[in-house]
Amino acid sequence: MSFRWLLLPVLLLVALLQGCTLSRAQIREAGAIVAASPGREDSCHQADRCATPSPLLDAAQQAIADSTSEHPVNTVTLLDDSEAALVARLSLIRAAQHSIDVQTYIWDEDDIGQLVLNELVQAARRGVQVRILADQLFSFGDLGLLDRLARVSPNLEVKLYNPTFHDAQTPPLQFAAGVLCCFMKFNQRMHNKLLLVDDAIGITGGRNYQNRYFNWDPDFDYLDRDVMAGGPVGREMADSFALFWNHRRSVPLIRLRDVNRRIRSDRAAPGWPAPHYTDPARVARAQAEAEDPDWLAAWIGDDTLRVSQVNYFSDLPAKTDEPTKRSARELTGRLMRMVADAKHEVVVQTPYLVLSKRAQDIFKRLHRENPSPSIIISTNSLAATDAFAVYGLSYKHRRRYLTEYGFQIHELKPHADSAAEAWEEANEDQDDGPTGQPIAAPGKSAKSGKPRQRFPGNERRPGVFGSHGRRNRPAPLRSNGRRYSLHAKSMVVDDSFAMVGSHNFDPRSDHYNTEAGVIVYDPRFASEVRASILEDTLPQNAWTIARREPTIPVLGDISQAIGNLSSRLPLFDLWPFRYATSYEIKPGCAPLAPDNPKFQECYTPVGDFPDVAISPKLIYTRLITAFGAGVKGIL
Ligand SMILES: O=P(O)(O)OC[C@H](O)CO
Repeated sequence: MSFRWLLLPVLLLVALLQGCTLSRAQIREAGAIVAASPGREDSCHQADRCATPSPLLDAAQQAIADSTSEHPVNTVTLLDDSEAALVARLSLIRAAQHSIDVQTYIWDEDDIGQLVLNELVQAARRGVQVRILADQLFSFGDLGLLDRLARVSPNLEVKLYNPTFHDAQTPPLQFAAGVLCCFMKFNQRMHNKLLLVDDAIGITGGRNYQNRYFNWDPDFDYLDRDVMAGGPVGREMADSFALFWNHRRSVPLIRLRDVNRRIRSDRAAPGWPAPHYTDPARVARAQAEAEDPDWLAAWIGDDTLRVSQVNYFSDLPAKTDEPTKRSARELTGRLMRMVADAKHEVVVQTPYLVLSKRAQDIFKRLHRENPSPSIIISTNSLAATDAFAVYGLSYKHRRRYLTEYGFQIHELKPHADSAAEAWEEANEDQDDGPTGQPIAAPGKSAKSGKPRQRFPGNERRPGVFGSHGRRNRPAPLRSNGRRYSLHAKSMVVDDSFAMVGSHNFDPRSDHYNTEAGVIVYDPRFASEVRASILEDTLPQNAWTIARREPTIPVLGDISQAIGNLSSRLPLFDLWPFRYATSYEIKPGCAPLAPDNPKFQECYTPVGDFPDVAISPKLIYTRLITAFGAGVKGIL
């Protein structure tokens, strides 16, 4: 069958899918059912909304009180530690007296997803105004849950961002139709993360609401980073949230076709059942810590800095509609300027080392300066990443990264010590976990009734490669054990300022997704972030990427020259022998930069894809390196 015949039914389906919007009467009917649902009364009638005091919120409010327009005072706390990142959220939610605004890209229904959602519902029931804005593609897949959320309290509002076909759920056919019919719209995701309490203090960074962002997944977890910022910066967060909340792409639940239908067909109120946690003891521990002033002081409060200039930046939903509008790409523009102005050092941590054209130009120019700033990059190895298609392209450009931009690249190992220690801390009381093999999850598949299989990782990038299925799981390894992947996105420039946020510094973040983050102009904070990133580049945590030493003198040089030519071809890059490879430090040596003359003495090459087992995934990665140049812009 020719492509034309395949395309026709899809286009017809798209027309059908777009055509069936809800009538006003259906929206009104669902609204009336929601309003009439029993059990929506507030549980607290006190002025303070029965809030639990939090020293974190108190510190932010004190900063606001101490601020003048000329001399703002803000609090900032680096939340590298996953347990502190969770407990800070719980403490703030419980302390809220007026409002809680939450923005996220992924909201799962595992323990973390249920815990945070349940805390927000309880806050709404106390009388706090709670607004949740989640990107539609990977959040709240369960219509029953959305039905319950729509009805649970008049103080809780939920909207989903950018549903392509006015539905909360995206079955595979809709996914394909979205790619084919309206790629620009479908491909723009709201990648912002924010939890803002009483417009005074907020948390932003890389973490979504899913176990693996908090070290609660037994077999695959992310090294991630958030920042908590309080004071006048809270106002900037509130303004950004309002822009998204009021945008036409943010759709209330009763205006989504599938949720609306569900509400109208399910007239008996579903209520709000207690969550079913797979590990209730771990949940109880986090909740107890959130109410323990000593724990909060020791793990969070003592690390809080009072600083002057802190800004929250976010791109706007108009980023894809009006790409030339400067304010629509606010965070992206700021980051580019931060790098362009660097004098002696840029330290970048990103899971995906693929650069936009603008970023490439900036790094090329920096490398030509005399003296040129050092550029230190912490990113994923193929063994660690769950986005292997992106890795295929990053691998393709290694020569350019090393020679034209002067990057010092460190790729995270899948069993990095730093990540394993973080996991142990977050799971102090747990039994030792599985071995990296797929494990059966509690619960059964609604469709087949068979036990659900869990697999490490799942690439969450909409686009030509889709979002489901085996293709998107990380590559099988030769080694066993719990796996870690880098998900933190941060940058430090010249030891003087730092950004922690959702921006991956890749073309998707530059051109499509909306991103958000905090820039802190303070050397103490910059040095904390720098130290945290550099720890992930240490030999026990990462392989170093450096030029491959030719083993056969003349043939090696010829191979390098062909490889160079091949990597510059616009479409295909077929030469299999690459310019650079991964290195492991030798025992007794201290870490060295790859341009150090003693580097080859102290490091041993360990192959291009250390620890990755020979598998279709490895072949796929090589194919993307060879033929994937054309899709770089959308990855
Ligand atoms: O892995 P994430 O959460 O940074 O998502 C990356 C993608 O660009 C989202 O579209």
